[in-house]
Amino acid sequence: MERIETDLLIVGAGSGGLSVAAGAVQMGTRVVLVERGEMGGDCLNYGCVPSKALIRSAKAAHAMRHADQYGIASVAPQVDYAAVKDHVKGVIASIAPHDSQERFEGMGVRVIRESARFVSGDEMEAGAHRIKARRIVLATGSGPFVPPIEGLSEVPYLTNETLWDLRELPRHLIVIGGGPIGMEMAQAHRRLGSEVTVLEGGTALSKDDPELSAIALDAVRGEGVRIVEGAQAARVSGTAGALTVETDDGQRFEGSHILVAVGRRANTDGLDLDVAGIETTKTGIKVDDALRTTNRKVYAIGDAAGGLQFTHVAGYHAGIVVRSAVLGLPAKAKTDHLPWATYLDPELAHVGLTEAQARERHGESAIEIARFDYEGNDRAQADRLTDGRVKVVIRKGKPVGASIVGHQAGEQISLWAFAIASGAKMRDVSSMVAPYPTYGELHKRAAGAYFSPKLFDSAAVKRVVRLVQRVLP
Ligand SMILES: Cc1cc2nc3c(=O)[nH]c(=O)nc-3n(C[C@H](O)[C@H](O)[C@H](O)COP(=O)(O)OP(=O)(O)OC[C@H]3O[C@@H](n4cnc5c(N)ncnc54)[C@H](O)[C@@H]3O)c2cc1C
Ligand SMILES: NC(=O)c1ccc[n+]([C@@H]2O[C@H](COP(=O)([O-])OP(=O)(O)OC[C@H]3O[C@@H](n4cnc5c(N)ncnc54)[C@H](O)[C@@H]3O)[C@@H](O)[C@H]2O)c1
Repeated sequence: MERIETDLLIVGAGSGGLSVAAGAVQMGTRVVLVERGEMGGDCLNYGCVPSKALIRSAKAAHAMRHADQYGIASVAPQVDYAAVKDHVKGVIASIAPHDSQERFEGMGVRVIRESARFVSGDEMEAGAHRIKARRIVLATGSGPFVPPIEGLSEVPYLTNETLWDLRELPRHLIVIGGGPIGMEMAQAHRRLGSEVTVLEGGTALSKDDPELSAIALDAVRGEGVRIVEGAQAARVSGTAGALTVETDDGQRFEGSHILVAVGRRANTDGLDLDVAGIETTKTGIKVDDALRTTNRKVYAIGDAAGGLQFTHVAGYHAGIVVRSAVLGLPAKAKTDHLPWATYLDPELAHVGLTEAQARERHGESAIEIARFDYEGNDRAQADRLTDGRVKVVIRKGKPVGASIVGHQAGEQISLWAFAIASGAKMRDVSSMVAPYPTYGELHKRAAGAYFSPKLFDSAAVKRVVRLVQRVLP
């Protein structure tokens, strides 16, 4: 057994762990990083990167089918699903060097490719190594939650970990779960040529503002994806290629493949958290707002901490931990300025409070709403991508939340993320000049929609203007 003493031990080389490692080592901390699987974690290997690469292929197929709207003959795309998967693997391979063991060792990080578990409050074992650390960061991520659906374990089913190895296009994909994973993969597979049915126990995309998610869901339905809400999968039967899912109200759905996308489970098994006095909650490792666990020397970040589960949130958490564990400065994780996007077409993005959350937190009358539809944006008209809306939730003249559905919503939401993070006012957004014709103008127009009734429907403004006009030379 090799004994190692270090300043910082990080478990998990995914989005969160790698960011902590890079920040800490470059500031002079001695860092040991333990990873039991692929460097890069879920995002690179089984999550964001492969899903967005697959969505890109699906977009190409969709564009070929609908080129006629731009005066170019539409064609039925010849989809080679195996080649699409090669493209997906190629994208992963092109990003992998950035997250690689070699790169991190080059920075001075000691990388150990083993599974880590606690042996005391400040020591972990990983293979033939016993590592004692002044601070430990658990960045162990999450895996697909596989629900106890009767018969599921007896049939072949896909998850976000196995989907990327499938080489034949599913004839009919049944997606269990209408969250972001389920909906992104449903639309992508429909565009690549599969028949697709989504079974959602509650409401699809329920974490987003329903006014905006309805627009995205209508578009996805319009492309032929069958989305059945209130359909809780209860039983599964059949054999490979001929599977049946029965819902708890007795409806039966037949398909060739099943994708299980009903949420995530934090990776805590095998860490022996109890040995180190670390408690868990229903969703992950229990942390305070400085991301410290119930063991003061141990932090938990990213998906393992059970809050918002996104790569950029893991990266944000990493910054908090570097500040606290490396620089010894106070640092608190907030959530009100953290955006997310779901990469449907049209995209759906959000930051801050939804309308319902804002009204509940601040009272009905304290909240104002401004909207601007893509139809009024000339670039969206030129692109014929007019299906969309910007909706801003405002309190005392400041944006406290924003949602966008439409082309590039994921890119566009950054403006509101910046506005909310920096405490900007609606006045600041309205004074911005965006180049014409761009989607960026949407935001100025949304801010304009907030001020228009105040300016144009006000008797006081009209009185002042009449007075000014009388005295102007
Ligand atoms: C299909 C899909 C699509 C997604 N798309 C997006 C997206 O578009 N945008 C976005 O922001 N987010 C997306 N996400 C979410 C994103 O992937 C996660 O939020 C992010 O990967 C979390 O980073 P992390 O560092 O917490 O965990 P991970 O990246 O999962 O890394 C954790 C690492 O810890 C390792 N590990 C676990 N236990 C141990 C142990 N005991 N010892 C050693 N190593 C261990 C694991 O092997 C893993 O490599 C998506 C997720 C999925 C599944
Ligand atoms: N674009 C992105 O950023 C992106 C993309 C994919 C995933 N993610 C991350 O991954 C997380 C997990 O995504 P997800 O879609 O797996 O989970 P989710 O929890 O967001 O959605 C799961 C859905 O499955 C439904 N469900 C649960 N049990 C069911 C059953 N038996 N039958 C039918 N429906 C059932 C739930 O009602 C819920 O709507 C997301 O919350 C997000 O943090 C992000």
